[in-house]
Amino acid sequence: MGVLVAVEGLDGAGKATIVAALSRGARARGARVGTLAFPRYDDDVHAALAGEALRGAHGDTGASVHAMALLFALDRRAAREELETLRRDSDLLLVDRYVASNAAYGSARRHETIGPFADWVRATEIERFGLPLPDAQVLVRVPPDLAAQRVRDRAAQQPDRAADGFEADAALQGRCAAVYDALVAEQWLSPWWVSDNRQSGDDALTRTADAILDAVLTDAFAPGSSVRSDTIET
Ligand SMILES: Nc1ncnc2c1ncn2[C@@H]1O[C@H](COP(=O)(O)OP(=O)(O)O)[C@@H](O)[C@H]1O
Ligand SMILES: Cc1cn([C@H]2C[C@H](O)[C@@H](COP(=O)(O)OP(=O)(O)O)O2)c(=O)[nH]c1=O
Repeated sequence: MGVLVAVEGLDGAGKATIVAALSRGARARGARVGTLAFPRYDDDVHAALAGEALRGAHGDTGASVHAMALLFALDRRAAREELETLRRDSDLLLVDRYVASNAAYGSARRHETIGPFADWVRATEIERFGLPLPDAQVLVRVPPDLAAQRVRDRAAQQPDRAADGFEADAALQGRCAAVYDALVAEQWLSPWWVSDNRQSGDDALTRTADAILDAVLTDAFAPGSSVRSDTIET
């Protein structure tokens, strides 16, 4: 049964980039690696609807914090079997965005830190939908203005990645960064590690991935070892 590690952070923080580096690094260490990314826009109707709502479709769906969060949550609910299969067939299952994304973005939209909305996400997704708790969560942390710059650069290179409603909202991204820090401080759902992804370049990326793998695999693979949370120095 593989270790389930969720990778979290702002839009443009570098989650997909770090998941790819983690996957390469873990395979180089001999681990079987599975990956999954939410929202599954191409594979699930709830995710597709959420993506369209982020770009203004479906009336006032996008304006409703709970409606958007339910669509993202139903996408994950529909992926339970896939999550189980991937986990069974791997040593490490990396998930790009998971339940904490709903807690972070929804709370930020409602101008809360950790409070009633995060509790509702936990009650809905973990307790009611039966989604597995992550073994560890990694916050890919960069200042919101750097994440926004990366979103703009990415959109310039890939026209199909033009900023959506959440990405274009700088104030929301700033509040979301604060909620992520609060989720880490509270160790919400599981142990968290924080990974600084301000530096650019392949060497920095490899060091970051190695530091995360050392932290996550060492603790997770050693039964009975004490689980700790740290800021990873890279
Ligand atoms: N450490 C880094 N230095 C420079 N650019 C980066 C770094 N990490 C990611 N990027 C670039 O920033 C953009 C956003 O990264 P991505 O991994 O797609 O973010 P996310 O999945 O968090 O939205 C991409 O164009 C990626 O190549
Ligand atoms: C998965 C997920 C995403 N989101 C938000 C974060 C992003 O701003 C937005 C879209 O997800 P994102 O991962 O950015 O998709 P893409 O980069 O392919 O457009 O949805 C939630 O609010 N809750 C969730 O559960």
